[in-house]
Amino acid sequence: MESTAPVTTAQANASSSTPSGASGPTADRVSSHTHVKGLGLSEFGTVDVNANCGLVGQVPAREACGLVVDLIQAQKLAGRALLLVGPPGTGKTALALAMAKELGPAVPFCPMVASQVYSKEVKKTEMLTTSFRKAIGLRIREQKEVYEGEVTELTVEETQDALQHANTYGRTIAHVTLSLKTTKGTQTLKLDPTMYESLAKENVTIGDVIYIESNSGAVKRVGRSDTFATEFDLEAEEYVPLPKGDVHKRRQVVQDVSLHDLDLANAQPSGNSSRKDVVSLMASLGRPKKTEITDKLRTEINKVVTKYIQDGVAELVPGVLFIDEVHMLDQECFTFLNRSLESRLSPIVVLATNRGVTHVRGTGSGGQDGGGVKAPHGIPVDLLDRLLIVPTRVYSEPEMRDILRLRAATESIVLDDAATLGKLAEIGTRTSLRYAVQLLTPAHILASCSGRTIVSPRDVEEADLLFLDGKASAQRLSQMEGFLE
Ligand SMILES: Nc1ncnc2c1ncn2[C@@H]1O[C@H](COP(=O)(O)OP(=O)(O)OP(=O)(O)O)[C@@H](O)[C@H]1O
Repeated sequence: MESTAPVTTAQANASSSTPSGASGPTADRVSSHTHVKGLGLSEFGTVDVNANCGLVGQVPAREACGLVVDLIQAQKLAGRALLLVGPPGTGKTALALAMAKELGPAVPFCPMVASQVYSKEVKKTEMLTTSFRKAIGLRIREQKEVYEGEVTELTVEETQDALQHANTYGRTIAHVTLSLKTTKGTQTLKLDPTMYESLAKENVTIGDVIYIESNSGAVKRVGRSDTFATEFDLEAEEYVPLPKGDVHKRRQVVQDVSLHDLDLANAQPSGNSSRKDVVSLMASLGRPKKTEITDKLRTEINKVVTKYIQDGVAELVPGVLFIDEVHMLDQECFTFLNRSLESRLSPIVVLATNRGVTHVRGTGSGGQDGGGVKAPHGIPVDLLDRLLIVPTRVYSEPEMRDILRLRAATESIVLDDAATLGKLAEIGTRTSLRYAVQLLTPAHILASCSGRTIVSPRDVEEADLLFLDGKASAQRLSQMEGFLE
C-alpha cells in the first residue's frame, strides 16, 4: 500500500541521512532573546497588543517585518534585502529573531555577525558564500519503505555468547522481536541486534507508535497510541492515532536540508562522484573525511538541485540570512553582496546596524579604520539603493517597564511591586535598556543575600551603585583625563 502523507521534518530527521546540522533536542538556556516568541501580529498584519509574543512597542517596525514575512512565505522576496536601522538596544536583533520564529523551523534562518567574515584562513567571500548557502533550504520528497504501527510486543532475545553481540547498553542480544499493529492488522518482525540501540535511544515501549525505515533501519517514535490517552490524569505525552493501512508501506518522506549541508556532505578527498543524483547527494550526508568545498563542487550541486527542482522532486525554500553589525563589512564584501543578491539561488538578506553616516570599510586609507568614503550606515549607496529600510526607535519609560517585566519573568526573578519595575525603568531611561536588564540578576542575588526571594527597589539601587553603565563610565573618564595613562 502507498501512503503519500508527508512526515514532518522531525520525522525526516530520524533518518540516517539527516543533515549534519540537524541536532537532537537541546536544553534551552535563558539568553537575551529567550522571551521573544514572534512578531505578535493579528491576521490583518497589525500589532495585536494581547499577543503573548514577547515583543513590546516598535509597532511600525513589527508591521513592516510582518509584511516581509508574508513576502518570504509567498516566495516573492528572494534576492532582496532588508535593513534594520536604529540606536543600540532598540530590538533590531530581537525583530530578526521574531521573523525567524514566524517563518517556522522549516525555513532556514542563518544569523551571523559581520565581523565573522574576517579570518586568517578563510576568504571573506567564502565565509559569505557559506552563509548564503546555509540560508537556502531544499525540501526533498523521497519515497521510502517503512514499517509503521503501534508496538504490541517488544521482546529482546539474549544470547549466551557474551562477546559476540555486546552493545553499548551492556546487553548481549541475539535478536529483537517486534510486533506492530495498524487499523488493518498486526505484523511481527525479527530485528537485527543492532536495531536494539535505535529502539532504546527512542525509549520505545509497548503502546508507542513508531516507524522504522526499512533501508536505513532508522527508528522514530511518533508518540503514544491514543488508546492509552486516559491512562493518567496529567501527562506530557503526545498521543497519536493508530496508523492506517498496512504495517509495511511506501510513504513520502519530506526532508529539509540546506545547500550548505549538501556541499559539505559531497566534499570528498578524491574528486567528486560522477553519479550526482538526489539519492547519492543525500547518501553523502553521513560520510566522514571532507575536504574544501570548491566552486566547481557548488556548481555541480546547483546543477543537480536545479534539475530536481525542474523534475518536481525537490522544492527550493529561500530562507533568511541575517547579518548583524553590517557596517563591519568592507567594500569587497558589499560588492559580493550586490552580486549575490542578483543570483537565482539567493536567500532573503536581513541586515542590521546602529551606525549613522560612517566610513565604508576598505575604501581608501584615509580614516583610522582604513575607510576613505563615508556613506549612510557605512553601506555603499549602490547597495543601500536595493534595500528596504526599517527604522527602530528608542523606547519610552512605560515600554521599558514592559520589557523589563518580560525579562524578569523569563529569568524567574520576582519583583516586589510596580516600584521595583519603576526604579529599573528609570535607570534604563537614564542609561540604557541593556544596562537595566543586566541589573536584574545582581539585584536578585543581593535580595537572596539578605534572605529574600523578592527583589525590592533597594536591591536595584544597591546593584546600580556597584556597577557603571557605559555613559557613566565615559563621563568618569572625561573627568579624570590622563589619569589612566
Ligand atoms: N521591543 C522589544 N520587546 C522585547 N524585548 C526587546 C525589545 N527590544 C529589545 N528587546 C530586548 O532588549 C535587548 C537588546 O535588544 P537587541 O539586542 O535586539 O538590540 P539591537 O537593536 O540589536 O542592539 P545593537 O544595535 O546594539 O545590536 C535584548 O534582550 C532584546 O531581546
